[in-house]
Amino acid sequence: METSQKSVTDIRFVCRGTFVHSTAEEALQILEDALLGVDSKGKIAFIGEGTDLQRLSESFGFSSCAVTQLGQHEFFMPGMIDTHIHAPQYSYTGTALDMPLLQWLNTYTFPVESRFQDLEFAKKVYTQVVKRTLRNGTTTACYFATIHTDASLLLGQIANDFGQRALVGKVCMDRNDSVKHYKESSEESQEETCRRFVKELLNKKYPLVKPVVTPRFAPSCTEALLAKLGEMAKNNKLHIQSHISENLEEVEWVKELFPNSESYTDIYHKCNLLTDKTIMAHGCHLSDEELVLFRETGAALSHCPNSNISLCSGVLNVRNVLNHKVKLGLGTDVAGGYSPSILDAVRRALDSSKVLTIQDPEYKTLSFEEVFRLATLGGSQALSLDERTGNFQVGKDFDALRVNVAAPGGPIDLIQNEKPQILLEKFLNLGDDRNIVEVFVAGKKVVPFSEP
Ligand SMILES: Nc1nc2[nH]cnc2c(=O)[nH]1
Ligand SMILES: [Zn+2]
Repeated sequence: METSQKSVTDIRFVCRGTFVHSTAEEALQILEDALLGVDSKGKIAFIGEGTDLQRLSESFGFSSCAVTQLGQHEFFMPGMIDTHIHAPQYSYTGTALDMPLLQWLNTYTFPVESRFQDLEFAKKVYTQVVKRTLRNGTTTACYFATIHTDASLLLGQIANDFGQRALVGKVCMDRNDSVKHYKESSEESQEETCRRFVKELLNKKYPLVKPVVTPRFAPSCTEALLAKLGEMAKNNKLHIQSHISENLEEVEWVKELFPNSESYTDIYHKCNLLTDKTIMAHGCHLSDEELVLFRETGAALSHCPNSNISLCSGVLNVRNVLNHKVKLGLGTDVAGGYSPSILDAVRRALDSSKVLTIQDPEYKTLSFEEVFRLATLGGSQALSLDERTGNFQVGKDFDALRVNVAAPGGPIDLIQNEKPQILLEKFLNLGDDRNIVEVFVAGKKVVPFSEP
């Protein structure tokens, strides 16, 4: 049993039943008839065996009648982590998937993002995306907003109001934007607006929302802007996010735009943008040397398989990334990826891995347990938030989903007395938000939504 030293009056609630999570050693650890206590700060105070109820209730000072007992087909799993999602693009998710990346950006993305100067429109879309992702079990989201500072701050406020853990980035870009009006109205430079965004968001002191320095990707930024953003992130120990090596046309373009750099990764590295708080989306076409640079700097990748397939960008060799010991999480990449659910990302990651096995039978297909780890603990490591979230280790925040695999009216039929491992596998492959009956972030129930 694991406990932390807590005073006897500190327990907010206790649950008993099956808990499934990942650790560094085990992609899937199943704790049957376990007892987990959450303290008044929303942290996991203890996790032990159900049969230890008497002793635990005495040492932690809670009443054994106040324990919530999970049903036979229920389990708790860690909240899922979306390491890469574009909040404004939620407005057209599920459409516009008929072009490759660079044409897609110019035709659909930039015109839509330019509308986020309008705060009413931003409020509507950002409320929808936060609610939709929370309902789908995303307890932590790493968001791109748009270049608009006020609307990006609004996204931070909405995530805070609904209780979602979030990294929020005001997008920075100072060249190659095809839509001329996709610019902020003020005279401030992109570096200045980023600095103001970071300062104002930090001033709000939201407990679960942090800013992330967000150069869109190398083709949208001059080297001078990349260098200034890298310096700002370094001086203030900020998170960084961007895109890298998503499609081959983009990689070729980057070579033309940065003729003096050894590789795409080298550009970011030279500008101090590869740190242990960096997450780069995609990386489908990175070389082994570039993966080594990721490993050495502690930078992470976000695997966005729905987007990679939908925009015909490429197939990430996840096994190779893991063999290089590069931190890796899953991302939806809405709206390049059409689904806002990390459950979908789990399925597409498994499918993509099987496609690689079809092409090369020697390729070791990912197991559902490994992908479960990517969706939870892997994501927290990729975002450098693993001291706070990602699994049920004592001392971490209780970010969790209460899953009922047999939820009435839900998509899953159970035939016999399925064991927890099978229940999890069925949920990952067949489940949806109807099975996610409660969502907790930092010990607070955030789904079902409380009435305003
Ligand atoms: N998928 C995706 N790739 C990008 N690269 C630069 N911007 C974007 C974006 O919005 N979506
Ligand atoms: Zn993206």
